[in-house]
Amino acid sequence: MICQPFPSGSLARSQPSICTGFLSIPSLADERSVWSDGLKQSSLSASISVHYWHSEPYQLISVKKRWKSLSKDIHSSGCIRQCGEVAALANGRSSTADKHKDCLRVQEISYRPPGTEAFILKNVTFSLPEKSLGLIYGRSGSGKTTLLQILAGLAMPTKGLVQFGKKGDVNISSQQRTLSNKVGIVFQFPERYFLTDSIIEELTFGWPKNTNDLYLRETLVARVQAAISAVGLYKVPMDLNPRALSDGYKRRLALAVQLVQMPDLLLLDEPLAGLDWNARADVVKVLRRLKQEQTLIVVSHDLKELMQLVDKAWRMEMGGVLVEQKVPLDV
Ligand SMILES: Nc1ncnc2c1ncn2[C@@H]1O[C@H](COP(=O)(O)OP(=O)(O)OP(=O)(O)O)[C@@H](O)[C@H]1O
Repeated sequence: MICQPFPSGSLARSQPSICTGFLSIPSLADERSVWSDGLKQSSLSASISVHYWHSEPYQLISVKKRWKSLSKDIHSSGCIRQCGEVAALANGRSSTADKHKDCLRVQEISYRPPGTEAFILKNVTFSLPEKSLGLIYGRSGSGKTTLLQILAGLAMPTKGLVQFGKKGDVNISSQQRTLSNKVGIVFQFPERYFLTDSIIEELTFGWPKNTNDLYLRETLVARVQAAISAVGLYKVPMDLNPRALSDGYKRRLALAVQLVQMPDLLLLDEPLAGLDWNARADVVKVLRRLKQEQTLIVVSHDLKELMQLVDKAWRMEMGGVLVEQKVPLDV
């Protein structure tokens, strides 16, 4: 996990319209009439009243990414467009196209950090179908995390393309913007970067506090509900401090924090690291369920535990060369 300071003038301070005021999201019991069909049928009983957190100069790159993509999303029609999809997710129905269509195509990505001579990644090429799980493994220092950062739009490849959905020309700068909107990333030990004192604040970090737009409110609540439902957090009180959760549930919450942004692709860096056997089994169970609705790329050394979920696998050789492996792996 890389920590970086915000550029001068934090995002929080530069967007006062987003971080002032209070957005009251209706509870299921109180305002059923405003809910879409999908939401009415949701089994979630959580009453969601969202308090927003006042901004400090945050220092984590993941925070910056969350803030950026949420605020952009909220101000764009994309948020509204996705409402039906979210409601479908909340209902447990499939919302996107069939499995087996490529979600992601990576073409000849090479990466040399600015100001250095050596390439960390060399001509990395692969694709991954929708709603499948791709596993990347390899020795420490081979370049796995660097590849995840490029896929998440956190670093710009020196050359090559990353594409979602249908084929088309994408230039590198628009590519980075697209990636940070479409991809969620759960870093190693994500619970270390929880920022707030309640689960609901963690999930709604950066959302507007004040809006009369009912449709937007519905959309945001639907997002929270779909994410909570997807990771099985619905029995946990939303005002609980995230740090009071068990280790396995902390990872669930970290997944939900990303799912709330409706990513097309979710990246996980060592999702089982540092967990006891019980929590590891718990996270594997959640990943199995998530895979039914979500495209996942997992970087992990825990091949045995994850193998039953893996659709495609690649080994990252030292020097940043990615080699596809036959699945199931011989572990
Ligand atoms: N900004 C950078 N400048 C120079 N070298 C870098 C930079 N970022 C990463 N590296 C180097 O690139 C190599 C790959 O790093 P990376 O973290 O991607 O490996 P990894 O396979 O994820 O390792 P691990 O499993 O230990 O996390 C390492 O040798 C690392 O020191």
